[in-house]
Order: sequence, then structure tokens, then C-alpha cells
Amino acid sequence: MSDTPGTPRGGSRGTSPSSRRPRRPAKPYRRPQKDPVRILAFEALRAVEERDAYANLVLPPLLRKAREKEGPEKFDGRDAALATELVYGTLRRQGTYDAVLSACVDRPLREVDPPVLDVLSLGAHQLLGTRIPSHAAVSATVELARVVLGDGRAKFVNAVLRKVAQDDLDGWIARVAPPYEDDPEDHLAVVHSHPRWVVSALWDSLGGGREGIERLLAADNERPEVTLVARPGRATTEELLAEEAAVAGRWSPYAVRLSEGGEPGAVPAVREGRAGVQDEGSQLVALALADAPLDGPDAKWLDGCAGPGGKAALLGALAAQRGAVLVASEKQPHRAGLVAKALAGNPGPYQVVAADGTRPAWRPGTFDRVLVDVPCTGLGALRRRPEARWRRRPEDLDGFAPLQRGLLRMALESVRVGGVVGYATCSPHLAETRAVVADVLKQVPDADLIDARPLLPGVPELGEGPDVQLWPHLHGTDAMYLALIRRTA
Ligand SMILES: C[S@@+](CC[C@H](N)C(=O)[O-])C[C@H]1O[C@@H](n2cnc3c(N)ncnc32)[C@H](O)[C@@H]1O
Repeated sequence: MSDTPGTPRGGSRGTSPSSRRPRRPAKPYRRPQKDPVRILAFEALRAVEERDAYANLVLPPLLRKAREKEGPEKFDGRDAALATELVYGTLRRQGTYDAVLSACVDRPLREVDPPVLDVLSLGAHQLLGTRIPSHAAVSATVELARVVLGDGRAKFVNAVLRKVAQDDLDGWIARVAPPYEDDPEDHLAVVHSHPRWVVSALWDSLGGGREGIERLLAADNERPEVTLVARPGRATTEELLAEEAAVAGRWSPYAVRLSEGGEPGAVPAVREGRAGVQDEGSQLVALALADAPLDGPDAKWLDGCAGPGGKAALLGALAAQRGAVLVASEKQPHRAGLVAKALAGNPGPYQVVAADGTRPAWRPGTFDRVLVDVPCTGLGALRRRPEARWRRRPEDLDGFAPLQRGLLRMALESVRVGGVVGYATCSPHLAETRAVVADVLKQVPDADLIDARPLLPGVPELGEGPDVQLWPHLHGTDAMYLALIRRTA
């Protein structure tokens, strides 16, 4: 990486040696103004870039510390909201902003120092993605650059951002995105800030024309609502609906949504573990498996990939109401610890085990219902993890493929004849959904897909079945996938 920033495109590098000009009197030095909100946003972006940190894990402790400070650096709610918007918005829109910045800098962006690029992206987001007036966005970002990069680089930032400020987002997109007619996927990748291969994979899975994929990509750039689950027998939706800013869920009878500003940590039932934070798509997967029709006993349930325990806690509460026991198994011991925490206080019997689901510690045919919510690329949860789309690579699919197949094979071996397996992913990528199910069913002939759609009552636009794919733009959920499979012999 270069140690010096690039020169703004059209800049004056090498054209006007200052020695030939009369010297201007030097401006008196002015200390840079420290803006704690933008400094914190910059620190969070650096952690994401440098340490491969997750924004949703890095930001909360930084905000907590800023709220605990005394004096002018102490954050109030509006400061925290602005810092969050700056970090999430900058990361989500990075693809679009990179295309714009590339047009304003005279060298490839990869040759611009990463901290300088982070400041430029923060500035581009304020200029093109927020209502902050242009002059304020430029001057605040240049002051930030003076504090975190030094005066020399701040001049570069100033010059680049002045170019960015010459147009609005639509104007820039018209200039930098290839026309849809020439290259639909590249066009959508720039307009909606997704890597091209992700646009392509989402479109393959969604099908249809331009409108649907555009709505999906736009939904990925929206901040998702916080959804709570009232764990049955432990909390009620009425109790959660009494909270300020709470509205009923769309599909799950146990879901309550918190609108902007709702703090799950402030809800007593959440603090006591009787309710939890859980996307409605994740709730629907657990409910569909629990409601799948079954002949014979219904006493032993397995969650074979349970960490950190969202679905296990809902399954555990439902199992308790039916007199069934839940075994929640998770390979990584520390995540098994999280499952134990999520299940603590469950009203019925349960067991948490740290075990490899591809080499089960139980006998074949032990369970009546089995869920395997397998590790995956997470391309269905891009709303929540703003940096994830830039980290994932197509090669990651090959890494997950054998594990996904191994876990489904073992799930089918663990369920009794007549029992039901739910195969779930929080990715809609066909290589992680239908391809896995089809491959495994070729090897395990005594198993049939069953229609999952009637088990999500009231949920529209579930496709042709028998499996189910949820979508952020159609259902307001993460893009969860579920196939239900019955062992027949
Ligand atoms: C998508 S997450 C499951 C999310 C969980 N069902 C929930 O709702 O909270 C997949 C989990 O599978 C675990 N895992 C990975 N390999 C495994 C294996 N061989 N056996 C069991 N669990 C495994 C991962 O550690 C991860 O916690």
C-alpha cells in the first residue's frame, strides 16, 4: 500500500511548481476541531478494516464508553444514532462510494492508504447518503482528517470531497454505473452496493425480472427492525406489546417488533431470558419444524447446530409445552455455552451438548424432530452485517459445501422413521439450499421432501414449494431457507 494519498483526479500534480510563485503569507495555525461522533465512527471503520472485526460487535462497546464519558465528549442518544448511521451506512454503501471515489482520485483506490479511504468513504456517505448539508459534510470530514490523518492528508481529503460534492447520488450513479442494458448485474452492483457475484447469486435464487431483484437489493441496504420473540410459556406478546415503540410481528404469533430507537436490553422479559431478540424468519423456521405433522411419538427433539441458541430457545419452550425433551448440540464449546445461557430457565427438560453434528454422540433414529441450521455464507442476513458482503468470496461456498451435506446426512440418520428433519440456512444461495438437499436426497433414498408452505400459515409469496425461501423485501425477514424432509424407511 502506498504511504501517500492519491492526487484528486484533475488535480495540479507536477504542473505548477510553487517556487515560481510569490509566496502567500502563511495562514495562522488553527487547531483541528475534535468531533467525537466522527472520530468514533472512524475508529469503528478502522477496526472493521484492520482487524476484520464485525461492526455490530465493535460499535456497542465504543458507544457505551462514549455514553459513560463526562464533559463535551459524552454521547447523548442523537450522537449514538448518528455514529451508528455513519458506520453502518458507510459500510453498506461502500460499493457505490468506491465507484464514485474512483472517479475522483487519479489512482486505483487500492493504492490509497486504508485510513485515508475510510475518511473519504465517511465523507462520501455524509454527502451522498445523508441529509447533512454539503458544506457541513465536507468541513466536518476535513476536520476529522486533520485529527486522525494530519494536515497534509486533510488537504487531499478536502480536494476529493469537493469533487464528490459536485453531484448528488443519482447524478453520480448515472455517471459511474454501467447502463443496465449493457450489463444488468454490474449496473445493479454499483447502484445497490453489492458485489457482482452476490447480485448474480441472489438473482438466480429469486428468479424473475429487474423489479424483484432491485427491491431485494434495496431491502438489504435498509436497517432491519429489532424483532423480539416471546418464548411460549415464559412470556406473552401482550407483555412485550406494552413496551413503548412495540408493534405485533407480521407472521409469527410470538413476534413483536420494536420500531426505531427500541432498546431490547431495556425490556425486562428480554433481560430475564423469557423473551429474546430473534428475526421473524428464524422464528418461522423453528415453528414450521415444530408443527410438521408426525405419526407416533413426539418426545425427543434435536437442534444439531444450536449456537448461539435463538432457535433452540424457541424450540425448547415449544417442546416443554408438548412434554418433549430438547437436545441442543453445538460443536464449538463457547457457543454451546451461549446455548446453555439461551435455554436457562426453559420450563421443560433439555440438554446442551458440545458435539460434532457430523459424528453424533447418539444412536441412529433417536429423535422425532431434528433441526440442522447449518453454517453458511450468511448472504440472507446482509441487512444485519453491513461488512459481510465485502468479506465473503465465492470460494467460501466450497468450504461450507461438505459440512452442509455432512450435517444433513447425519440429521437424516438421527431421526426415526416417520420423523422430520428441518434443513435451514440463513443464505438463499442455491448452492447452499436446494443443491445440498438434492445431493443428499440422492444418497439417502428413504426420505421425502414435505411441503413446508402450509406450516407457515398466512405467509404469502412462498413460491412453488415444497421448500420455502423467505426474503427481506417480501416478508421483512432475513432470507432464511427451510426444507422439511421425512424419513420414510
Ligand atoms: C447458523 S449457526 C446456527 C444458529 C442457531 N440455530 C440459532 O438460531 O441461534 C450454525 C452453528 O453450527 C455450528 N457448527 C459448525 N460446525 C458444526 C458441526 N460439525 N456440528 C455441530 N455444529 C456445528 C457453528 O458453530 C454455529 O454455531
